[in-house]
Amino acid sequence: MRLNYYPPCPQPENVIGLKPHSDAGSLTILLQANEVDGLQIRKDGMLMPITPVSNAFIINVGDILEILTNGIYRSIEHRVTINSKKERISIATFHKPQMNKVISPIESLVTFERLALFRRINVADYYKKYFSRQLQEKSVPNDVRIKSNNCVHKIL
Ligand SMILES: O=C(O)CCC(=O)C(=O)O
Ligand SMILES: [Fe+2]
Repeated sequence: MRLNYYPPCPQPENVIGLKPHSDAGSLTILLQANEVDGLQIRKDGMLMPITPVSNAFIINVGDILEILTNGIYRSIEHRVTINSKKERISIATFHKPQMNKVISPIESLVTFERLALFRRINVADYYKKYFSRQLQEKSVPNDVRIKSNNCVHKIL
């Protein structure tokens, strides 16, 4: 679980609360706790604001769910901007497999029509790769994603 605190800044255009990223885990349950704007997602290439709704959680698909579903569920790129007057608080709960497990696309979702997009990887190694990079757009580490011309019909 992570508690995010974003202090106000009189020049919000010069700062960023949280750089664009997708969450590493399978699902994130997010509460925009004090209902201040700032969260944006990238949809069809455009950044769009997610206006807080009272007593509602946001459910984010993370990179591990994208891997497990062989890309059928796509993780979502998002970022947080800063408000000029109001502080912002959010609470994110990250759900993920245990560190000693291995993840790969679910076998029944790998077919000749839908080749494997991701390699098999140990969860601990996956997180090591994730955290050894800067937050950047969609986050599935490159060497977990299989290059499109090398896609396979069996999980590696
Ligand atoms: O503060 C937010 O609304 C989003 C937080 C977030 O993306 C994260 O903690 O990964
Ligand atoms: Fe996030």
